[in-house]
Amino acid sequence: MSDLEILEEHRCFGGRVLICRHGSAATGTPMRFSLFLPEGEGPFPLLIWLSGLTCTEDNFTTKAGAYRKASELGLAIAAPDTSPRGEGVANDEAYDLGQGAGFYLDAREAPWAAHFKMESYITRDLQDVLSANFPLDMERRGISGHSMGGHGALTLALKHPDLFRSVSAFAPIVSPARCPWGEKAFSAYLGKDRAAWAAHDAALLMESGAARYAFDEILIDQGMADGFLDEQLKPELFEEACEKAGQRLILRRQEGYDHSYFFIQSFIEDHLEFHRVRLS
Ligand SMILES: N[C@@H](CCC(=O)N[C@@H](CS)C(=O)NCC(=O)O)C(=O)O
Repeated sequence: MSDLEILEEHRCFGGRVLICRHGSAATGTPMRFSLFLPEGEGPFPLLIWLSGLTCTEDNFTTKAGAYRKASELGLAIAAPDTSPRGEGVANDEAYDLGQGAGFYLDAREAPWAAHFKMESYITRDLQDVLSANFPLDMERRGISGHSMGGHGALTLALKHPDLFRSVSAFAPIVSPARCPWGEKAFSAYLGKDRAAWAAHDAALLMESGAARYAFDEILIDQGMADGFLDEQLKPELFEEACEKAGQRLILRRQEGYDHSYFFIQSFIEDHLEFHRVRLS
């Protein structure tokens, strides 16, 4: 399945913002993503952005304020939806499970396993549709994200260092095996056996030596007025894991910033520059 459709196209800072839909073999559903393409012929280096709970492909596109800088840097940015969606797709009433809460892993448990294959979607189908249809240099890819998407960016980079040359995150869930959001989602998607969880937990992956020497530095921004900081995000767990593993981490604790896209738009340009340097 691929059949790319361009649903919207907007000129933006000399480049273009596209809203796209395509069929994914991994999820068995149509999936949407937004794509910023700078002005020119390319091929452009590419940043994949993964959003957090409740988000679609729209939140980053409309709220992060990233495209002026991306245009300046000649950096393309693709922001996919956060889960499969639709009437035939399992869901839950809670905002932190089911549609809008895919957690960037391949679910094993019913009823989720039928469509919730977000790791395969992001690492395979999304990459394929992007490389087949747009002037992108797939040798120069980075990944970033926010909250659940920060978890996605860190875990997918650590598990697939062949795909990504650079990784950063905003307020990531660094150890889902040790916080309520992650315990709930992993129990549902992966089952009760915690042994299977470690492969989807950035801090545990780092401690186990995943992707050793693949990334010169990892950049994380964390707002210190973030209401989810102590219970869900726990950046110190990733800091300790990086220290043990000998991974250089730039963890910036930003005083007064909360969990919102106002925080993201305040520091997104630093992240784009961080990636651009590593994608040259
Ligand atoms: N309080 C939120 C929790 C979800 C939340 O804060 N989501 C973050 C990511 S974890 C987000 O990006 N929300 C959408 C936005 O701010 O545009 C809710 O109940 O909807």
